Amino acid sequence: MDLSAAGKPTERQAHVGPRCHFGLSPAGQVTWAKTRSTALTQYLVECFVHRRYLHSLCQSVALSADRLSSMSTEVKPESVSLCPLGTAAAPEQELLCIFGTGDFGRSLGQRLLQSGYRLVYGSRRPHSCGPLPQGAQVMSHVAAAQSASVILLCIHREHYGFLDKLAPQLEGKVLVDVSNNLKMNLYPEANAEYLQRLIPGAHVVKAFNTLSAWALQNGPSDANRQVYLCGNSAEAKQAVTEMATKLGFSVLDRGSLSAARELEDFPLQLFPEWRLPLRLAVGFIVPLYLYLLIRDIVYSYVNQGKDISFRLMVSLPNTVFPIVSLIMLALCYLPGVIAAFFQLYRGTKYKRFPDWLDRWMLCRKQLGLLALGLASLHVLYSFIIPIRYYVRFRISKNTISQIKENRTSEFETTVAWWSDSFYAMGMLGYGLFVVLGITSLPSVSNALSWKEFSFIQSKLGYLTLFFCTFHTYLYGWNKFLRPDYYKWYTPPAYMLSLVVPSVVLVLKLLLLLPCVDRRLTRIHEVTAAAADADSMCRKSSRYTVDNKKTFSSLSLFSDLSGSMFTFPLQTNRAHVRLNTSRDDFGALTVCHRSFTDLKRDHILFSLAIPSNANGFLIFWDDTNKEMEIHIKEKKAEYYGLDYKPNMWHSVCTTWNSESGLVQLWFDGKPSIRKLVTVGSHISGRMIIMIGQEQDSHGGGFDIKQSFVGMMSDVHMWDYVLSPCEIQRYTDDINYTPGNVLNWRALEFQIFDNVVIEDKLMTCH
Ligand SMILES: NC(=O)C1=CN([C@@H]2O[C@H](COP(=O)(O)OP(=O)(O)OC[C@H]3O[C@@H](n4cnc5c(N)ncnc54)[C@H](OP(=O)(O)O)[C@@H]3O)[C@@H](O)[C@H]2O)C=CC1
Ligand SMILES: [Cu+2]
Repeated sequence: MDLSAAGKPTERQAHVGPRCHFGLSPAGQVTWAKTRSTALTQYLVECFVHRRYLHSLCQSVALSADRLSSMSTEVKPESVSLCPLGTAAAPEQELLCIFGTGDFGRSLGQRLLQSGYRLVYGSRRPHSCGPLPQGAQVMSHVAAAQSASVILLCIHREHYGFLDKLAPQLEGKVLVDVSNNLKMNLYPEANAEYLQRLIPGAHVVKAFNTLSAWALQNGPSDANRQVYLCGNSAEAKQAVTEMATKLGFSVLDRGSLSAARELEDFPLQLFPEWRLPLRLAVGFIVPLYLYLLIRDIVYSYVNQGKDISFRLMVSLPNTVFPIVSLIMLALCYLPGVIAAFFQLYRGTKYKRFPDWLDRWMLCRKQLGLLALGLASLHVLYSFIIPIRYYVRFRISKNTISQIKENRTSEFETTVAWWSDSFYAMGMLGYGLFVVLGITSLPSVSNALSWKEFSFIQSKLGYLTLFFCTFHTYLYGWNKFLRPDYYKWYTPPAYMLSLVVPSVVLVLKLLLLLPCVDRRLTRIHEVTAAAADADSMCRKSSRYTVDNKKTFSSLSLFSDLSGSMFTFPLQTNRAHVRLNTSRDDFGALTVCHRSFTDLKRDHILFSLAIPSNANGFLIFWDDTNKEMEIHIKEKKAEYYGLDYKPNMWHSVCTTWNSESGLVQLWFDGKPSIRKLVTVGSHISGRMIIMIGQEQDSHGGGFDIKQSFVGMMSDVHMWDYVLSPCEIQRYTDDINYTPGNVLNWRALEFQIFDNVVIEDKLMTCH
């Protein structure tokens, strides 16, 4: 890929090939540099010593390829402008181009200038466009496109049409698409994909669209600091990542351009996870309020002729809020209990729950936080009770009448007990509720181990529910059986609120019965689960469990950096399922590291689709000493690999349906490219696993093809990784993690005897 400035295509092209070679075998380059610049030499030597700089070197060379090309003839200290060492000469600012001088273009331009970039605008009216940030130049689109290698398109998608005329100038450039639409699904394809189709020769990156012009103007401290990006070219994404980082944003790579639609939908969504809980809250509050209105206010008016409508303001809300809060808190725990009964009934934890239960589980956090909000309102409303006019009036009236009638009332210990217990339960319940709310915030929950998190959310959660329910029972303690409380034969509202929490608590008690609990524990304890939970908890700082997913499909979601799966036994059961929601691939790269001493055929990676068990397979054929890559019906065989036992091997396999070519990178060394399946995608529901080879979709295991040994760093991308990226993966230095399977955020299920362990096997 060529990221250099336009104008010298042939010279630039000459640098495309050696660019990475330049980074990865620095010795020769050091001599080259010595003759030219001491600063550069020092940089290269440093880079060689600290191999982690190789990546940045690669990038800096990529970005200043144009400048480097001229360096081969003369010394230009500024060509090391991106060098991380302070010893380099004053950096030359990089030139960027923005198309469109509208709101977003101007705001983004301002930030880029503030961050030290040089800027040129491309406009339809270069001489008459509005005020632009100071220091920026403005030119015609053609001239501006020629001057920079990264072009940010700050124009609406509807106007992209004119770009096809600029195709020659945009060839090989990075085009950053920032556009959003007014509505979801307005166009059949995402804006960024449309742009890529218009200019196939450019490298389109979708980025910045989730920021607003306003946020950009207000600086990073006020802005939403996250920039999401996606694109098909790793180098182009790297260039945009560096730019966004320089602007003060943190960057999240969402994968290939096919994720653009998702990014474009982001700004159009209004609190998607909150929708159901909010609807529920409103759905409870409104009818309950009406119910109370009729039972209290209308009833008094009709039966006793009293106007107590003032109660609409404080008394009624202060009854509705705690009731709805308690019901919603109980609804957070009900799905967990239902799920446990499902598992008891089915006798396994590996079957999926019905969709409605999954959806319900996924919004528990929002349900809980809304319930906490309503409980907090109840606390606030209760604080003002003593200062209410109505209450003060009642107290003084009572006192005066006692004086007048010369009456005294006796102190009743039972009433004192009741009232203190009632308040104590309420306060304890609320206190724990706040703890639950705080620990559900990502920043807090990330700092907790899985055990701590589940202790708080489960054990303390049930305790909270118990306190709050008991608080409500105490509220009604002597009113349950008094007929005058059943106005118009309707039960008081607080009684309605007790139904769901009581059911949840009773069901939970049933689950705690020793015989039921034992059975449930057995279901949960399927072999390795205990071992892996334990080993992962020891690395608690890194181990986070997405509790939604764990509780629903009971798959784990974890950062496995520094860990490996150990397959300790030869069986036809042990395997790890790697989950992805993707169901269509036109290209892919799979990288993994394995360690084994098997002297027979064995599987390394198995992806099956319903129509083909060998959808994508990496298999060692020991008889012929060859690595086989199967893609649907076809296979490619690779001979002459140095596949030694008892050592780690890094294997990357790339395939692209357009060319149909497959390539194997064994320990960083490329194979020849071989033709397999052309034109047809791998599509359908994917079942991906390591440890066993699938002869049918999700099954058909053969013990003689199973894997015994260790497996680590499994990543999968939906595009062909560049040689540079593969080299970085092999060296384990700063590579882009997989966007389909990511070892650092892997969703997986362990079956049978597989253990998660620390990868470190030698002592340093
Ligand atoms: N505003 C915001 O907060 C955000 C905007 N975006 C995206 O940024 C892009 C720009 O938005 P914004 O700046 O608000 O829009 P504006 O309408 O303010 O500006 C759009 C610019 O596009 C250029 N333009 C207009 N018509 C044409 C045409 N027919 N052919 C070529 N160029 C044209 C014009 O620049 P000139 O006259 O110089 O040619 C114009 O200033 C949009 O895609 C939007 O979705 C994304 C996130 C937030
Ligand atoms: Cu209360």
